[in-house]
Amino acid sequence: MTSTRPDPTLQPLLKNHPNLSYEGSKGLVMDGTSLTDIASQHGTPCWVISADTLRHRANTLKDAFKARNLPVHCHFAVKAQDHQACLTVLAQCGFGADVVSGGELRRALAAGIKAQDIVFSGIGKTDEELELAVQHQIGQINVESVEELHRLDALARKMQRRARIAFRVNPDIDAKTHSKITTGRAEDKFGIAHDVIPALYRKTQTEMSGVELVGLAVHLGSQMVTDGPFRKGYERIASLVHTLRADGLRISDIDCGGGLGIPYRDETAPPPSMLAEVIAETLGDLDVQLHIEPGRWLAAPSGVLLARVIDVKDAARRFIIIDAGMNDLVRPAMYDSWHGILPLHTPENMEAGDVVDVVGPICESSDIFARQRHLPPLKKGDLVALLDAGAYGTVMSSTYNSRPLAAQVMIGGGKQAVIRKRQTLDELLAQEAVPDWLLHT
Ligand SMILES: Cc1ncc(COP(=O)(O)O)c(C=O)c1O
Ligand SMILES: N[C@@H](CCCC[NH3+])C(=O)O
Repeated sequence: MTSTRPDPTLQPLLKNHPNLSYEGSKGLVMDGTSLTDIASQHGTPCWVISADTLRHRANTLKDAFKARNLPVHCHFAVKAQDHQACLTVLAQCGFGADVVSGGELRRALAAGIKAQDIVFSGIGKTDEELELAVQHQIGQINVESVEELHRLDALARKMQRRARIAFRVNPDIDAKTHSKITTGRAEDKFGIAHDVIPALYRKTQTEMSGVELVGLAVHLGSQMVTDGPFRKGYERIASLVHTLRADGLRISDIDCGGGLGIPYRDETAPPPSMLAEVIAETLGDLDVQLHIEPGRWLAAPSGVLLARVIDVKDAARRFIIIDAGMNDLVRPAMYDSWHGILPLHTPENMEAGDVVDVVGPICESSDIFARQRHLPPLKKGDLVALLDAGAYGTVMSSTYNSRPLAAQVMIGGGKQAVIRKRQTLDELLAQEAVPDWLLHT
């Protein structure tokens, strides 16, 4: 019997994920590849990332700026997804990188991203990290405090180099996203307060020889789904540019940061054309080189996390216990974030029947992927996909409860490859040593 009642979860999810579809006995297919086949071959939990979706989204983003005739340098935020294979896809699409540690810098370089296409943000860059950046003469270091500015200036002079820098501005604007991923309010630890920028900019450009100050950077937060905060932030930057130029100071680059959100559930998330439009309207006529640092928008919908149902526990609630935990995907536990969940077998009825809690095996009450969610009936042994796991997924996973890191598979062009082997317990244990003096007492 068919019904016209819209399903509470499945239909909108599939509509928002054109790279996913049910194909009869193949079950859920991602960009032409059966996810059941992947789970059967590689076991669960298992991350799957589609090079095709990643490439498609990278090109869509670039096209949005091209359509507005707005040249922009795109730097992928490596923190969202740092795998070499993903960075390679993005480098092939002409992306540079936004890095926040020496480790990410090394990864970007190793993936073939040119040093001049790398920007380095972060409030706690160590001397060693700054030295690495200066040594490689990366495109831009986004300086986040007066203290860091002095440290970098001295270090670069000592190395007889001149570091290309921008000031990351704290504009004191609320990004209207989850508080834990908001970065541009005065009380947040990021950036230099906007009201001290003019004096500091003058002093830096006229007195400091270790740094070449080329402009400003701003990043308000992540998973932003309205245009208002972007517009406010960029207007603040534009007004600073006018102030600085009126003072005879040079400004050639503006880094607009990342933050573009995606519809995890049924949010109306603005497309990249909105971002291009807002940047064009606020900063488009300033005659500067524009930069963006997107992460989530590119990577999240390109990846899923596959898991198997260990048990269905009927208690006060029906608990679907899966073999992925918060150690794999921590976002729901950390931010109460909502991730779509789809069975890998084609459901008999897309209407979804049971109201269940989907939980992981970790000994933490916060190890919950979905509360009171309408899902098609699931039984022990069934496979599920947690959606939008391509960003802030693998990179935030841990081995909590001595659970080895899950395998990672890349699909693309009808091919597939394991891009990270499942960690073994032996490998986990091999990293540890028991001091001799403990054993011989
Ligand atoms: C400085 C900076 N740039 C870019 C990003 C990427 O943000 P998103 O993944 O939301 O695009 C972040 C993370 O929030 C960031 O801190
Ligand atoms: N880790 C966050 C995003 C933080 C971005 C870093 N500034 C998330 O999963 O949503």
